[in-house]
Amino acid sequence: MKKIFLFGNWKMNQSLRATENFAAESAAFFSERPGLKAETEICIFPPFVLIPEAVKNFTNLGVTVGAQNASDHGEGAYTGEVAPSMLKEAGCRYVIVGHSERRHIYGESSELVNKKALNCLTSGLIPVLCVGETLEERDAGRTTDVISDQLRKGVKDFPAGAAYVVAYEPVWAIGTGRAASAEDAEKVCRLIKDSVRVPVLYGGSVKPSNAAELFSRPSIDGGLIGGASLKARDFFAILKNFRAAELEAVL
Ligand SMILES: O=C(CO)COP(=O)(O)O
Repeated sequence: MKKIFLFGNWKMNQSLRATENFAAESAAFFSERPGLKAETEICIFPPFVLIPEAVKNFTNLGVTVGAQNASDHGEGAYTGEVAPSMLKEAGCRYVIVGHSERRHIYGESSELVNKKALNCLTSGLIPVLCVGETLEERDAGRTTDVISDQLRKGVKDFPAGAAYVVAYEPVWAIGTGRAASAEDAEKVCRLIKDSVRVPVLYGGSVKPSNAAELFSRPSIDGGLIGGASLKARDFFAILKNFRAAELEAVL
């Protein structure tokens, strides 16, 4: 059985009630399918204000909690920012850094992403470094260059043996319903894995119907899932379908 990472990025969605419902539905889903969580690292990334509620509801389900962003500074006079030490204290294990929505909507550079990632490592959090090319860059044949550059700058000065995860999220596949083909995703994830040797996830329109093909590729260690992570049944159907296909493949 392949170990996989099933990460759900809620982005700016959900509520206190939705968080509770998600936990209740998750508990029901797994009580009907004992064993399905084996060899799976599951993490939900809610908006900051829902983190305490998520930690309270998810911890005994074996689901960890992460944050979608963190400050490049420690505690201090930085209005609107949240320090990694606070996220750690709140019970987070992972922090997404460099999501394309932050790079493109909020203008975050690879240098800033790197500072955030280093700050997370210092606080004992595991950064999930997102990299991905735009459609324009892909059409210009620049995917490899863009990914290599984001990766090199993103992990600059990481201490040897630092624990982190990379998520390959082609910008043109995010929220479009058009996932990368398993071949293309595998190619880019292989490139990443050859250079950094950490878990590499694929993100961009992952859903129950395409997860098995994507996650069965040798260089893809799971998914960072947006839209399909908002409902527990959809999210865990991704895992269920992958494990069913995996089982079929060995029979
Ligand atoms: O951006 C993503 C996860 O971080 C992917 O979002 P979708 O799964 O909605 O395409």
